[in-house]
Amino acid sequence: MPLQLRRGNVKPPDNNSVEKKIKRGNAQRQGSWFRRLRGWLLLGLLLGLLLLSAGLAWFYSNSDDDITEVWVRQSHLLQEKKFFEVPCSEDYENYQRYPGCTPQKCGRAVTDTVVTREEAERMRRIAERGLALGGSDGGASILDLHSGALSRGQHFVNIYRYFGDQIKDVFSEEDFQLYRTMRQRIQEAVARTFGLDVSRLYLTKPTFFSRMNGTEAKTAHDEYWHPHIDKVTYGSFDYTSLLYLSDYGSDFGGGRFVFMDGVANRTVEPRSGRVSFFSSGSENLHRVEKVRWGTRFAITVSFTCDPAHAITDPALP
Ligand SMILES: O=C(O)CCC(=O)C(=O)O
Ligand SMILES: [Fe+2]
Repeated sequence: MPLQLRRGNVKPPDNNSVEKKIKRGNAQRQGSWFRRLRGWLLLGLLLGLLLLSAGLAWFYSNSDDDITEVWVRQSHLLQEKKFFEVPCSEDYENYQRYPGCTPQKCGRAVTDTVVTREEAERMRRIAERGLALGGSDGGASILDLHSGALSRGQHFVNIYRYFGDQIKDVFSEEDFQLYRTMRQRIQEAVARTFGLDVSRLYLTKPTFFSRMNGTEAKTAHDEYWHPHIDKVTYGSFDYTSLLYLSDYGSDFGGGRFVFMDGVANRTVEPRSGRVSFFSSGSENLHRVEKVRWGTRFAITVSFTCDPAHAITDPALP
């Protein structure tokens, strides 16, 4: 009886081998689960890395390649001056000291209460009228009401010589009066903030309107975005002030002012009527971001402690 014979040949399964089979089955199942889980994990990891690198690429392409903290936003109208003190650099030791003026307290301040938006608008119209007489072929044009220097093409002309008496059709006595009023108020704010004797602080050159846009630079004068120290660039400056005449985000994009503090940069977003001022030494290394779109207007009004570098207020010839 083959069947019986066969049956006789087959060993009845003992409990141990069943257990072993179950265990082996379980182990195989667990193994395939583990492999599948590992596959999913690897896929997730790859996707995560892909997303992370895409995010980082986006961040860096939009963040002007540095870690930047917005110190003062355009949308935030400051009710009170913001001041950030930084230790003075040694730069001032290479110059004669003028008591009551030479920086002993250094730092930067931003205020929205020294100049009104209406006054800033009037200042911008002066800049627009003057700069319409010339303008750089590249992205940065200046008009210096004191010296008369105006960007034109790839050079500068002197508006007072170039246009002679006709310049009185462009600028009025009120325009110069407004400049003087703005300069006086800013000078008082600088003196108050840094604890100076206002009469020992003098306007210095250059003092100029700037107009920046996204046009490609044609000469070195158009390259306004390089990090720099005003005391090195302009020599006579001890305190720099900037009065902004247009709004970041609505008149132009890019073009924010950046204090470069090493670990983190601190940014000022221009706002029409906003005054930013700071001691001019290397404690305030800074740069302006490239303007991406629109037009940015500002005026630089700076002060020296050295009477030999003092200039008078701009005036019609
Ligand atoms: O326009 C600005 O915000 C700053 C310009 C500047 O740094 C300069 O003219 O030295
Ligand atoms: Fe500067």
